[in-house]
Amino acid sequence: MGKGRRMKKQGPPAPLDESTISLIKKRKSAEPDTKTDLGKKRRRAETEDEETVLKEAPKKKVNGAVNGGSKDVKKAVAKELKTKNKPVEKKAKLVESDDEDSWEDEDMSGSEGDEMMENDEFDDLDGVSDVSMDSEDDEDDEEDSVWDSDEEDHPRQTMFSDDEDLSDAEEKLTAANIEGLSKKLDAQKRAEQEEAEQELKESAMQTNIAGDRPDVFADADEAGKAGLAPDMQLLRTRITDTIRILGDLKSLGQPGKSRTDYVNLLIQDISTYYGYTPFLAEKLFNLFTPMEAFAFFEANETPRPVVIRTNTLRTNRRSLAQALINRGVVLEPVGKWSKVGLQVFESAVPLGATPEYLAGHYILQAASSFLPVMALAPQPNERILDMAAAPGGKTTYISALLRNTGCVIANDASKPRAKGLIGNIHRLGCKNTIVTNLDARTAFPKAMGGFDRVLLDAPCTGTGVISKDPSVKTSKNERDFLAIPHMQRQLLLAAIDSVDHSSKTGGYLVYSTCSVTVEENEAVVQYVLRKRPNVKIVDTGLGDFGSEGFISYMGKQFDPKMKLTRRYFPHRENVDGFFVCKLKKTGPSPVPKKGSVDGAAAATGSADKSDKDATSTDADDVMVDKTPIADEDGTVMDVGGAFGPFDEDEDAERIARAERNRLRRKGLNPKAVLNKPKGKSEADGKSKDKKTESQSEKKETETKSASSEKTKNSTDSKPVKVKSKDKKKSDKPKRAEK
Ligand SMILES: C[S@@+](CC[C@H](N)C(=O)[O-])C[C@H]1O[C@@H](n2cnc3c(N)ncnc32)[C@H](O)[C@@H]1O
Repeated sequence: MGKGRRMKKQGPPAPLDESTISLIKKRKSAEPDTKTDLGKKRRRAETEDEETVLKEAPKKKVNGAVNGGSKDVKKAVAKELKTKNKPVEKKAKLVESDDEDSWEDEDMSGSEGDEMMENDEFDDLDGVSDVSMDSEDDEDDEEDSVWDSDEEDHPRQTMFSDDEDLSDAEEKLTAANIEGLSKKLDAQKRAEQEEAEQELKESAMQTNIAGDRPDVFADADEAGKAGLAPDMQLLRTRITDTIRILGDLKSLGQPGKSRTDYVNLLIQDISTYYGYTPFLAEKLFNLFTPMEAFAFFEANETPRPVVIRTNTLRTNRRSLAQALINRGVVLEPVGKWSKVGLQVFESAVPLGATPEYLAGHYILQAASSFLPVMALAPQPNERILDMAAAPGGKTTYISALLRNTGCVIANDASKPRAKGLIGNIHRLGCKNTIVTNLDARTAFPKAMGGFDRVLLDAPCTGTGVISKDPSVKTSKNERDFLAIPHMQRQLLLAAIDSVDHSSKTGGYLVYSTCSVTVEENEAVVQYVLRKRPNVKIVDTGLGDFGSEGFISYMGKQFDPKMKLTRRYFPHRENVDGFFVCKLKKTGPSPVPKKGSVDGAAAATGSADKSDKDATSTDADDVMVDKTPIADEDGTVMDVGGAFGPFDEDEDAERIARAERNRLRRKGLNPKAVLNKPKGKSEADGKSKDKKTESQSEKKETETKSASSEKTKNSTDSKPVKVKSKDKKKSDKPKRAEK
């Protein structure tokens, strides 16, 4: 993080009040030279235009306010394409958004400084459970911006703390604090824009010359033949040229070259230039148009804004802002959408070591990490399960929104991470939280169920946080994109089964990932919708911020309500890539039928003897919630026999199909490759790995199930049973490999 103003004092900060603000303002205007800008601004702000200036200042900001959306993307990409020869570092401002219409006053984003994160929530993201998982940040609360579908029952104001009344004093304070910085950045931005426009004109002139069809393949062939290390500058030029050509293939394409030729070249160049495996480059590229894909890859090269969440259990945002300003931190409210977020622009002190940090007044937390908790909208006195909670950003946010009432079960499968979680819970003063260290796939709802709300911030590949963890570019392979969604599906079914659909205040769950791939998001939700017709997608309550989830992708159709899910992207909103889906549980989870393996317990994969016995009893003997499953209009749904548990075999089939498709794409005959004797091919190795993994997963599940404490709390899944028949079946070699 760049240098900011010098720290002035180290003692406990004085509480913020108007007189303090005036004092600070005066003191600052008297400061010489380096602060001249701020002084001038302040003076200007105190004139008749003060109101305007203070309102405008927060909008125009550094690295991209989080407002924006497609307009910004287009602008940014257009700019990129024009400024094609600029070095990567300059792209820090790529996503700048001056769109002041949308999110006018609610910009959300912006600053940076990865090093600030070092000693905080992101530092122990490795080694989680059996699949790679992704690190996420923390979270914070949000209040008034949260509106939930059950808002009538729970008026928003009940959720919010005294912090809300934020008001003029705070706005003035923070606006004054960053005004100088804002002006400087505006000037820079203007200069860049002029430069970009100029380049655009020149570029357009060249492109319009009749017959000018850039031959991007010539360069590629030459470099390939010579076996030279790639010239990054040329590569970048070729990327922008290829994107331009793809935008008007008819006039700019070379005769004999198809769109696919250009797309392949572009993916290959992107992979080389940004350092991704070709596999991942292609997967991410396919999410966007070529232009937008470029913006996405660019955005992954620059850090997202540094944001802190005020811990309203210990302080309020105004006091915190004042305390940090006194320490030389340049900050401003993250936007009207949050009453507790502060965006940090500069800091003279490490944010992870201030007295306020140590006293638990705030937590470092990426802005997008606020969103799942906002969507969850916990209500005081509720019982909440945070299934994958470490290091606790979201847990502590939930706890704060509950104002330490009710109860939060914060679970994580990783012991080391659970320790970090405990640390944060203590530091932030959460007194309504219990930490458990269980594999949530098998532990819930067996160990405990009947929650008013459940948050599943799932382990994922981390393709939304590449700027924080560039190792994702090369570490995530095809197997990860099969195994991780497999785990996510298991976890989400367990999450659904852990919710009390008849909760008077809730009955909701939120599924989120910090990944942008469809396999980990819409496809997982689609899977559980089929397995659990007792849930439906509902509005997240997050407003227009972000984009709608996909309702179709590469030939696959999803539930039309998938539109209600929200996607966030680094290049669009200048936040970490995130996916948020809110589900409402409308009825009980499946009851094991006589002679079947259906049932919530089966979903968890538990398969001990008692389960087997239970399965053979009549379903009517089973204590289950018999509330009918009603559709939105109250119509009782006929769920027929479609209801089902997590299906290992089906998932194995899905994985095997993906493997066969992959081999076909490579021009290999799947039958020939997969039928080879073990260890003879790469594909065999993978297939074996998958089988082994699945089997060991099962073993683990059984072990844990056996030792898991049975509980009375589960509304849906009292009897936990899985047919041994089913278990045997899935222990067999995968059907799909036939
Ligand atoms: C994205 S991180 C969660 C971040 C957290 N919600 C926060 O806001 O700080 C995913 C977490 O899932 C945990 N995890 C992975 N597999 C799990 C499982 N089977 N059961 C429970 N937790 C699991 C990992 O240890 C990791 O901490």
